[in-house]
Amino acid sequence: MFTRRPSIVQSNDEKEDVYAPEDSEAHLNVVKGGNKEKKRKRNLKDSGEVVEAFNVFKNSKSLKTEHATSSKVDDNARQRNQLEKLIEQDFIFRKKHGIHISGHNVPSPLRSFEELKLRYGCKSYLWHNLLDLKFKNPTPIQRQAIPILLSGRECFACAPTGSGKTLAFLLPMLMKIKRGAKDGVKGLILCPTRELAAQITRECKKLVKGKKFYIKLMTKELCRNGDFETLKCDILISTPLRIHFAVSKRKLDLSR
Ligand SMILES: Nc1ncnc2c1ncn2[C@@H]1O[C@H](COP(=O)(O)OP(=O)(O)OP(=O)(O)O)[C@@H](O)[C@H]1O
Repeated sequence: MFTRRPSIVQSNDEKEDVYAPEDSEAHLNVVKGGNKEKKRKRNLKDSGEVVEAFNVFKNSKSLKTEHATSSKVDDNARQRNQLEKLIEQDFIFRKKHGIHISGHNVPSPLRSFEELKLRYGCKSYLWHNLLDLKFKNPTPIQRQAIPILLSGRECFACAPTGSGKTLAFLLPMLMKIKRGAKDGVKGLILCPTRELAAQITRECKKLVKGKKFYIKLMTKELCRNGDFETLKCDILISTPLRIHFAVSKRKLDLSR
């Protein structure tokens, strides 16, 4: 009986001749030819060359690589789709809240204060203080400025009076600063007027209620006689001239 030679796997009409009857001349030729062919392949194998007939088989390794490549391509396409969807949603959301932005890859605006916890791991005391202040939703300036500042980027923001700008920069500052560490002033807020400095100090103290966060307003007294070496101060709020005075008199070191 004849068995199929490996080369028959190829869809080649010529190879079907192998099924000739056993007693025919053709059969003998085929047998002879088959032996020669076998010998040729053995020689090829010995010489290290690849036997042509076996190239049609795919080994499991190449199949795996192919599968991995195609799934990677799928993943990339899915990620690109998701990103495009997110960019579109952010665009619609900003338009709804009258937020105008410029710059590359601006982080998504906050949909709610809950996102502070979910996206940025906001500390629970800050979260509870926000709830105590009865702030239900972020204002437009807060929605966009907070994620930008939390992502470590610089932000130049502009919004009308009373729109919540103070919280927009205080919250990221409080979330990032490690309170209580004894290495000098960690946050500095410069205000154009003393009244504004006092107002920001009040807002800041409301937010850190119940925590040992040292918030200091640079008063005339503190500026002239304060000993900043021993003073516990996490965030210092001041007008530019008072800061300049304290630094020039070497009372305050802002180099750390
Ligand atoms: N998300 C919020 N929801 C409700 N009230 C808020 C919110 N954020 C801030 N406020 C309150 O709105 C008031 C005005 O906020 P804020 O003083 O921060 O505004 P501002 O834009 O800094 O104003 P100004 O330009 O006068 O400095 C404050 O009493 C503040 O507590």
